[in-house]
Amino acid sequence: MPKVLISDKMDPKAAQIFRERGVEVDEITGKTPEELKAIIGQYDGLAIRSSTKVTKEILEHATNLKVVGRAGIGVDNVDIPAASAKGVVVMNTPFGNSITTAEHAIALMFALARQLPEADASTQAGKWEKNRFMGVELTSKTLGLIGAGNIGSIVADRALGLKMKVIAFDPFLTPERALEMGVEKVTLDELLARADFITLHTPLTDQTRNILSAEALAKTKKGVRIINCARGGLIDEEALKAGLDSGHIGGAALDVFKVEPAKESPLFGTSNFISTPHLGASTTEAQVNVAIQVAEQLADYLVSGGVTNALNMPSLTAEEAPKLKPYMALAEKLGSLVGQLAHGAVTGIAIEAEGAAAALNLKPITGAVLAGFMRVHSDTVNMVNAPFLAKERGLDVREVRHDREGDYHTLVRVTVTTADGERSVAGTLFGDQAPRLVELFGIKVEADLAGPMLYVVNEDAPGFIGRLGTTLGEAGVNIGTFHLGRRSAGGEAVLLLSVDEAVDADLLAQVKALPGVKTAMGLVF
Ligand SMILES: NC(=O)c1ccc[n+]([C@@H]2O[C@H](COP(=O)([O-])OP(=O)(O)OC[C@H]3O[C@@H](n4cnc5c(N)ncnc54)[C@H](O)[C@@H]3O)[C@@H](O)[C@H]2O)c1
Ligand SMILES: O=C(O)CC[C@@H](O)C(=O)O
Repeated sequence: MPKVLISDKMDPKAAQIFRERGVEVDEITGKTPEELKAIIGQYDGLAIRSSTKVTKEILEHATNLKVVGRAGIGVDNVDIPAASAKGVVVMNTPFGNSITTAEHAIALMFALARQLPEADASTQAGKWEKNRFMGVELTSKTLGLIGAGNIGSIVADRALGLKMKVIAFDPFLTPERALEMGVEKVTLDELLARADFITLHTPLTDQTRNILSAEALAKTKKGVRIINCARGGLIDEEALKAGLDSGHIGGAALDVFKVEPAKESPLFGTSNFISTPHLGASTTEAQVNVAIQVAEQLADYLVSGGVTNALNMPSLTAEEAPKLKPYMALAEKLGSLVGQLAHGAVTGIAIEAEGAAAALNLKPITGAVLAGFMRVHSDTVNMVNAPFLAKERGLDVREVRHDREGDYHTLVRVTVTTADGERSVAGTLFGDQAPRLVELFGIKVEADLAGPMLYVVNEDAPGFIGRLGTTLGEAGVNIGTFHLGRRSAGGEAVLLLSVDEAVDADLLAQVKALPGVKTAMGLVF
């Protein structure tokens, strides 16, 4: 039974779903990195929010870990390259808390417009300062969105409902989508110059870090009010403080900080500054949503191989997974076969699908081919890290679908490109389940690829099979299955034999010495 650790506070629905789906679950929150390192080795899955930092060091101790699930959107607390390199799938729940976070941004915008926290504190202190708090209306004001993805577009929708004008800076926003959202797409400088309110909704990346730098803040309209419910690090906090102190910035509301938990900040106590402790996603509804989603996604992956919302692997629905599983087994065997047989550096690998296979999601099939291919040289390769490693090695990976009718109802062909040219192997599924090799370097052959095997290329001549059988028999090697393919009678022949134990170097040398043998190799599947 797979075992999952919930290491951050999460709605109890998550644990309930794990148990219902046959996954053992421990809820142990508040561990230090050292404590987490000591226990993480027992778990197949890890469910987190933002407190647990899934670092390279933690991953090094996670010897059984297959999947990390973030109940939320931002995965900046997970070292994704390190997880990918270790073959650990990283998933998030991209939509479960979007409405809630957008509502928090809108709430902070209202709070800034009417100085609600300061007015509240003053009133409760018995001051009744009616003349001190003069607010602004939102109607007809311009809201500048930096980032118009899931949350940004919900904020835009709500702001339009408040009769605001919405302008957006997002390099990936198409004019069609901007039109559909009812926003005006602008450059960053234009947004800075025109917006009465600015709200940030981008991830923290090298491009967005300090997007509101001192220089950018200097370009804003006097009196601008700024809201950040996305990620700390998007705003230069010192420059923000200077802008508030000088009065150029009319107000700022931060839910997120460069360093969290933010127990101290030069901004604390500044007039017209509001802060919340990363509460964007903290509503009952959002927390139930993300807990359910993360538990379902992790359970799907651990129980049936379904992949949803993975950041380092193609998606595979729980319905697709059983259909694709035999293909992935076939693909892995074909990848392994070309990996073991290819001579010299492979520069490209093409995955072709024909018949029923052409209608499938090819990404997992490609992942399995690459995993089989690269596992020949490394034990730690799997479907998750294989595409990443292939890219790192500069391997040109291509996927091709054919709608032509072939000899088989379904076929997967793998072709590698080396300095000597291209070489292909192809396989099918018998009864839609059993992987079977049907073509090897242009020669038709029908073989299971399982366990230790012997591969021999020889000149087709009478008596050869007898001599080979005798050689193996004298060495005490039992033949399980025997598959033969010929280019033409008397031409080149290929033999694939499954043997009960791997053929050692001495025996291989004897096979190579048999008359007519061109190549002989031991293979393992
Ligand atoms: N405060 C919270 O509790 C809370 C809750 C949920 C999400 N978040 C954060 O909110 C942010 C947005 O989440 P989302 O779900 O809308 O993400 P999303 O991926 O749907 O949208 C992000 C948008 O940012 C845009 N973008 C990327 N680079 C950009 C750049 N250089 N300049 C301008 N735009 C750029 C993208 O094109 C995309 O449209 C994330 O950082 C997420 O972690 C915070
Ligand atoms: O889990 C949380 O409370 C914060 C979540 C939020 O930052 C996110 O990126 O989804």
